[in-house]
Amino acid sequence: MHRRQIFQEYHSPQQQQQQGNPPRSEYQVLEEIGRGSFGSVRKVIHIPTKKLLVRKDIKYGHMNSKERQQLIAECSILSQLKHENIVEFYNWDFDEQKEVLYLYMEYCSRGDLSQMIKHYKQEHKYIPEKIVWGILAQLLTALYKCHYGVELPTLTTIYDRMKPPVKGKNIVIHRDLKPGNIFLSYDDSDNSLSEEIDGHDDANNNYYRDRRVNSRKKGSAMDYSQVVVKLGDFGLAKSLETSIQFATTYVGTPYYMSPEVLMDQPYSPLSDIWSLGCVIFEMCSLHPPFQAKNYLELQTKIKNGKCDTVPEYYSRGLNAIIRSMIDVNLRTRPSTFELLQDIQIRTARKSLQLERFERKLLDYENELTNIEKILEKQAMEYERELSQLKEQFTQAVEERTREVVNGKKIGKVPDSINGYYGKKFVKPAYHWQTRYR
Ligand SMILES: Nc1ncnc2c1ncn2[C@@H]1O[C@H](COP(=O)(O)OP(=O)(O)OP(=O)(O)O)[C@@H](O)[C@H]1O
Repeated sequence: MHRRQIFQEYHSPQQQQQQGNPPRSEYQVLEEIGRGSFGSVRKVIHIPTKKLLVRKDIKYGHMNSKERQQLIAECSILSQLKHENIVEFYNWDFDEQKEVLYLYMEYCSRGDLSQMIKHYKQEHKYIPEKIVWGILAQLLTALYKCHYGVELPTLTTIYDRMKPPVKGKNIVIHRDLKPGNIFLSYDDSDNSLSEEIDGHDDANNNYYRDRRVNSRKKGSAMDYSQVVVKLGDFGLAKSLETSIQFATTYVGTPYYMSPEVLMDQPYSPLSDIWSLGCVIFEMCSLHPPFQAKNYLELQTKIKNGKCDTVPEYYSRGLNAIIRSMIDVNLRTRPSTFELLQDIQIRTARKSLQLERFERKLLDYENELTNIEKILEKQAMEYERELSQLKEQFTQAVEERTREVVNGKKIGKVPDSINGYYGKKFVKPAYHWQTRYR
């Protein structure tokens, strides 16, 4: 098959439209925010929904048909991988002439974990342990979805017994878990930047959203205490190559690569666990667990699996869980499910659930305050109108009384009186004066 045909045959733009996929014209392209090894990343606005997204451009000109097919297969897996801790994949499209594939994804406005680590390093501070547990718990729930293809049940109490998962159909191994691929965001409401398009939308909603976001930024330029982490960059391009090629052609330093992958064994979900251990280690120590002057030295260190403990600032429990993940022995390295059994992970998950619930309550409270303001305004207008009519009525009665007293012939009933009787007064459901009775 001719190279160019691959994308066309998979989904023509017409088919995409029939399936509800919007054409490229529905996106307003904004500035470039970065460049990766396979192309650029730009901010875009999905005009109909006013959502701020990113568009990742992947040049496919050099790929053979097998690689292109794999890329498409990967896109379709990612489009089904919906989870609050996974960067959402919205759509894909391609430009046949430029031979570029466009991937539309959720925009994560707060940078990535590597920037967060850098921030703490510059400030000469450790990342608070609660934040580390929170991020570990979020990443494990994301990996659970990837490794088992099913959603992790929410916890009722921290003592809930978890049933071993029945593996679903679409099992995904990340293969390139590193701080730069773990994005930070607050929550979905961050990305509905309607004001970027038309300057103003719903002033009240924006006001409350900003108030909530600002309340999280209180005290410092960047408050990481309530960030939501999103696993991104699912080795899209890496799936195009075999693990052997990957090991030799890997562009960055493979600080987070597991020993088995370095020894050309296939990737497994446990390879992601090794990398996760390295990432969490780096969050605590502010440097990766294995460092070396050259690739060979690094390879030897990783294969031996010997690294320092994390600073004493952190609890033994955290150190132990990190060490359990950085285990050369695949038989003793814990799975995502096993890690999620840990009581501290359960506590962190429960605490995240409660924080999310609190955020929702705050949203609800804001919404109610908004409604209350509207009703108060309505009630005041009603009061004003009523008192105007009463005044007109009193004046008319007084006028008529004077006319009768003066022996004048009574004329027509003034319009204001008809208006008063004819008007239907619908009392508002809510009245500010009666609220505190
Ligand atoms: N969903 C996203 N939201 C916000 N920024 C993003 C998003 N995806 C990528 N970026 C940013 O775009 C830049 C390029 O990202 P990209 O993933 O293409 O390359 P990379 O991870 O830097 O390198 P590589 O291609 O080797 O993985 C990075 O600075 C990254 O932080």
